Amino acid sequence: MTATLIDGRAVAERLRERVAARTAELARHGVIPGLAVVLVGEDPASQVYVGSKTKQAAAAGLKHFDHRLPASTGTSELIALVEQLNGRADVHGILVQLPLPAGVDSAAVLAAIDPAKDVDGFHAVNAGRLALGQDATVPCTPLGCLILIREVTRDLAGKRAVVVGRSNIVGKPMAQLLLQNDCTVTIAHSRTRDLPQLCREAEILVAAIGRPKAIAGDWIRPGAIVIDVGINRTVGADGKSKLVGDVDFDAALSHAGAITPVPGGVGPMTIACLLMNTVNAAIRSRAGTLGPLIGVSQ
Ligand SMILES: Nc1nc(=O)c2c([nH]1)NC[C@@H]1CN(c3ccc(C(=O)N[C@@H](CCC(=O)O)C(=O)O)cc3)C=[N+]21
Repeated sequence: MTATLIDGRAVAERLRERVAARTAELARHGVIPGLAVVLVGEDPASQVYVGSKTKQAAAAGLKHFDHRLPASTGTSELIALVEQLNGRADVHGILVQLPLPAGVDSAAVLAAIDPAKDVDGFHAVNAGRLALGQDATVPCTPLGCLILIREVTRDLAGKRAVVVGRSNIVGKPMAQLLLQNDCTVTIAHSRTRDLPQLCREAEILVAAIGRPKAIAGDWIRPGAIVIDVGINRTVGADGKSKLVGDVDFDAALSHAGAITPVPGGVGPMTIACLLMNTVNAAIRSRAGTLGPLIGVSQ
């Protein structure tokens, strides 16, 4: 048996088309969703991601505002920029690219973002609303993972899900989303005892560890849906730089029912969900006058 590939690029493209269509409708009401992206320092991977975000935002008809600042920028300067962006009517979403340089108080910068403009869903207000089952902006990566899972099955109720990784940006919100969809959810992490055996129970396995090929093929329950959030840059046998996930993909193919590749899986969904969150923030900013939000289930 060989697993079905879940094509994140294709699913992301369809989501971006819905984002573009909704953006065109908003434009007819005089509202152009605007995304401000703040990038501090010269980290090459961050520059690539931010480049993709602004390019795709423009392609979908959104406005984007780039703020590229030197690595020496301090916490108070960043908070002042965030506050200025909070006050701008043409900015509906603010994204501060992580990680910030070592000396910066990242938590303080993220806390300064107006929760209504927090399109990453990292603010305590959004994390709290998600945990309470209230209307919240959901972090882009777990939201993208949920959409990919729903591409495989809409029948999530009662399924055993294991999320490996307990970060605030992926693991915890992913577990909340699966719980909201009636899965039986376990969050595993570096201190979990007998992780291989726990993973073997998972009908849905989400790997968000950040370690290349940490999940072996025989940890995967036959037929499981495997979502690989890891994006690890390694050097291949040919000496070239290569992206690999947290799952040993080749080994997993003969166990999983469906699996996301890296690249071309979760990564593109993260950016598409960022655009969706920005358009939804613009719709919410004119409470009730611009019609429905973009949902995950269309
Ligand atoms: N405030 C904040 N929000 C984020 O959402 C955020 C962040 N900071 N910091 C960094 C991580 C990482 N991230 C990715 C987005 C797209 C791809 C992506 O499109 N990946 C492509 C490949 C890209 C490549 O070739 O390098 C793929 O997987 O197919 C990957 C990673 C967003 N992040």
